[in-house]
Amino acid sequence: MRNDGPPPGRTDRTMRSGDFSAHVAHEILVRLRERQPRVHAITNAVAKNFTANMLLAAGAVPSMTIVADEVADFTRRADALLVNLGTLDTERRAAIPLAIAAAEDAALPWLLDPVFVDASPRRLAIAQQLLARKPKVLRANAAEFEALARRPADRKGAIDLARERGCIVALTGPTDIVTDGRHSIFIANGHRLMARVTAMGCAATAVVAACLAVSDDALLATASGLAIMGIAAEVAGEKAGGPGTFPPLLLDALDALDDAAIAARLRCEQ
Ligand SMILES: Nc1ncnc2c1ncn2[C@@H]1O[C@H](COP(=O)(O)OP(=O)(O)OP(=O)(O)O)[C@@H](O)[C@H]1O
Ligand SMILES: Cc1ncsc1CCO
Ligand SMILES: [Mg+2]
Repeated sequence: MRNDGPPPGRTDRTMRSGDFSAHVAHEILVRLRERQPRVHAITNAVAKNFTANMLLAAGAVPSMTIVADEVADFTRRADALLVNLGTLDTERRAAIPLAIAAAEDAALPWLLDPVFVDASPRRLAIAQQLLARKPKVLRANAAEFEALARRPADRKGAIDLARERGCIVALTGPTDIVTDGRHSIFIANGHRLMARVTAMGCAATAVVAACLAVSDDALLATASGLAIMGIAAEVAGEKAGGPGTFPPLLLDALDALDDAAIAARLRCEQ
């Protein structure tokens, strides 16, 4: 059961973009645990289970159905929608526009994770159409960013795309760039093992979706989600024997993450 209390997100006006800090990330994590927002995740078959467990470890409540005659209902009762293109089969292709329409109707934030748009012209065309529908956040790795944005995956490219598209751009890698086109935040947290197992980016976008569900400030929410993910990964990486033990340790670390760890470990510039 979800806690009683104020509905998630869209009421808080106390945070301003440009003020990212460990305190902000911790406050959003506390809100996640208190409010337990629902995240409807249309994600790929590879990332599905791990993403659901990462959402639970963050404090959110996942749902993942992709069936055409249910996906709008699931989206309407959620607090944020994730659209991930990783395994873009016919069922997901049908579900995605229905879910986005429901999110628009319900004024929910939705996020686009354009997995492998660099690999297929058809997928790239679909991602371009989805980007034109104005997701609140675009989260991509460098190759996906370059294919979608048709420019180098660097600070200037991310800022220019965010300005042109009116969304938050989160360009991830060893250092994450988060920008709304005016303010930019650079997060250096994370662990090399994140690049040695699949679905870390997919899960990161899902954690950002949960943060967006409890904050009006999409820039700070996105930075918070990526910082929380990166810091939990550092804690997990220090204990992991390799890529096999890393994912469950990351779930444990995210579940146990506290203000002391965030304050001690956050590495960001803005
Ligand atoms: N070498 C690295 N060192 C530290 N953190 C990293 C490294 N590579 C990626 N990360 C972190 O891993 C997360 C996922 O980013 P990445 O860009 O690798 O996603 P991705 O390529 O979309 O992943 P996937 O498609 O497998 O889900 C981000 O939080 C990022 O900061
Ligand atoms: C490996 C893989 N293939 C399609 S989606 C996915 C998960 C990483 O994005
Ligand atoms: Mg990815």
